[in-house]
Amino acid sequence: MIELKGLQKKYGERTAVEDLTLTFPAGKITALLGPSGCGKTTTLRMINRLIEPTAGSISLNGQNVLGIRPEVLRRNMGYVIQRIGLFPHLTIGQNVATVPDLLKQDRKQTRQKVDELLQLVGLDPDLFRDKKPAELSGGQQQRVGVARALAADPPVLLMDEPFGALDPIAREKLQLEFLDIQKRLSKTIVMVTHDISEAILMADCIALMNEGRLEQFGTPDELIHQPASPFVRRFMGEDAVLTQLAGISLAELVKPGHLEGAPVLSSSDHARLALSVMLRDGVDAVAVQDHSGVLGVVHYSDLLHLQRSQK
Ligand SMILES: Nc1ncnc2c1ncn2[C@@H]1O[C@H](COP(=O)(O)OP(=O)(O)OP(=O)(O)O)[C@@H](O)[C@H]1O
Repeated sequence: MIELKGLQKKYGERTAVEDLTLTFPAGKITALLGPSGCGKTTTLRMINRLIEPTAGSISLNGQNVLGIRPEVLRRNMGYVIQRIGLFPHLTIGQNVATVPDLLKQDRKQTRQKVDELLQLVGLDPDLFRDKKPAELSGGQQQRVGVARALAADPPVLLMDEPFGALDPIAREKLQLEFLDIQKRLSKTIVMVTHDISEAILMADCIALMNEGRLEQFGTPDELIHQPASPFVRRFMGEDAVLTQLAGISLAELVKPGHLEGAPVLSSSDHARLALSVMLRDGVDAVAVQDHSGVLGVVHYSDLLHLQRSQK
């Protein structure tokens, strides 16, 4: 868990972040959301000490981050940025192995780990391990960046517009795959985005910022249905149809039925995720299950009907 208390950053006279107090829960994805220039990136970079705060404190599991040497801190915090910045002269395998190699970890184990990570992010190790970054598409490079950030198995991942440079289709695909990875790894993730739709699809919690201050912290559902200020209502309303879907769980929509081979989602997942999965897989229904087994199906037409009735 990461705690910010009274965090402030000034650039000369200009205040970029002001009196920011909030907790990023362990094992969850929290989105730092807000309009351009509201202080998201500055906040993220203060967490791994790429930027030093002017005032306030940051703690990681109770330990003051400002008392940890930056190199040690960054080993515990993977960092993924837009346009990932792979080393062009190194192979993909060597790029992923950067941190384990720096730490002089066993070469054979590292090699095995690199292959596992490439597999995890959807790149066949035999095809990609020895390629150079320039031979990969933007989306593939972004996957390598995620693999590299995971290589030291850090408990925390900081991500700054990680999918921002991708076209909408590649972006949505990688978002969903990343959610699958997170289901298995349960990292504590802080993700900067200005995209409401990305935040409600991916985040367990959203910290909505405005002009350096926190406007509201809560689940996507809380921000949508209980906005704390007119700013929150306006900001979240910009993507109204999709935000509505994020507020409805599949448990509320599921109808009895069975569909062989349909993608399976949990009854606690929301309708926005179901829509993304249908678009990704080119199917018009998903199966829904809870801990007791398959409950039934939700069809694309159910989602369309919802959108119409809520306009
Ligand atoms: N090195 C710097 N020197 C001076 N001002 C800066 C510096 N870095 C950021 N700022 C200012 O601080 C404010 C917050 O910037 P920040 O990059 O954190 O915003 P952001 O919410 O991440 O924006 P975006 O979504 O556009 O990246 C902005 O007004 C920006 O102009």
